[in-house]
Amino acid sequence: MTVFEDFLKWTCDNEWGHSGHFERRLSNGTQLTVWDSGVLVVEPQSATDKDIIISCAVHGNETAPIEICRDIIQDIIAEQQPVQHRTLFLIANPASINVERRFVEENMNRLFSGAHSKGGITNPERERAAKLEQYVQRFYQEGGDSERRRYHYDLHTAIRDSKREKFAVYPFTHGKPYKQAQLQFLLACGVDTVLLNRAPTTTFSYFSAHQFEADAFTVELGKVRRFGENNRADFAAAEKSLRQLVGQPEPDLPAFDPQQHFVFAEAQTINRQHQDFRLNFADDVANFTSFNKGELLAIDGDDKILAKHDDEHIIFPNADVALGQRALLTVVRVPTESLDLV
Ligand SMILES: O=C(O)CCC(=O)N[C@@H](CCC(=O)O)C(=O)O
Ligand SMILES: [Zn+2]
Repeated sequence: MTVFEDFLKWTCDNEWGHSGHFERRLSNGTQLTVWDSGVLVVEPQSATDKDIIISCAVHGNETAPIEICRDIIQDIIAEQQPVQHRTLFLIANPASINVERRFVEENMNRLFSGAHSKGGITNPERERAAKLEQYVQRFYQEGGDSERRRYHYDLHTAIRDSKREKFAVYPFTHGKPYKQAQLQFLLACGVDTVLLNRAPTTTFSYFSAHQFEADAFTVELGKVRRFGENNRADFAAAEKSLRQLVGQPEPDLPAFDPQQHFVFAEAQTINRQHQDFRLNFADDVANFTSFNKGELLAIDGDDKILAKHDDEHIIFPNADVALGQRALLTVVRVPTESLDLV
């Protein structure tokens, strides 16, 4: 199996990394460079002002984004997919793909912005997260010093059903305005719902947003399913828009209409503090189910976690997280018009 024959397969065959350096120039002038397993840089003959990162498999069982990236990559190699802008593809955690689990030892999406080196713990996921940070830094820096437009779409699927099927997490901007064109691009991807984080996190998208001023998002495209069980039609808008992002000067965007976007602001982030943590609703309760002020959401040791607002929606409930990690996010709807947009 050569690296360019089946990039995903080669990546999974070298699950914690590969020190080789592989290059190929396509007949259309596109340069392919492999920095590591799962790390592919594609560069068009003529540079533009955009640097794009598309990542998948930060969680190995979230297979639809992996299938999308696999197909875009193979089409680039086969010269079936044009490349207009420098793009870095990252298949973040191949070992977790191989075991068909969210992670092997530790949730990689809690290890960025240096969290991989805190707490005196070493494991392969921490080492890989540190390397991914370096690849992101190298990619953006090699783009050049002049004003560049940087993007990072970190593609995921959610564990639970969701009343709003596709949604993106907009990492904390530290007061900087939100980008209207990003809401439009997400909508073109079929993502009409955006959650605004109110504080820093140790996610991959926050790392790129905060360290490199990238327009970066965690994008939830649907529900976790095994390879081959995804209905690719459900992901067609996202795949088409990502292909346009890479392959066209500008992707096709719908006209901006605030009514078409559903924006939610973080209300509570509930981190599990005790071993005896339990959610006060069933495992099949979907993301975006709403609770009213005073309703019991969870019990953490002796602490009762209550909804603080009417119509407070639950996101990513998971009682099985490690101590100290997020077991539940809650959000409340805010008018799109209330956003500071540029
Ligand atoms: O469905 C779930 O419970 C988790 C889906 C998932 O992996 N979500 C990301 C969100 C990251 C963010 O908040 O930006 C995660 O939990 O890492
Ligand atoms: Zn995920």
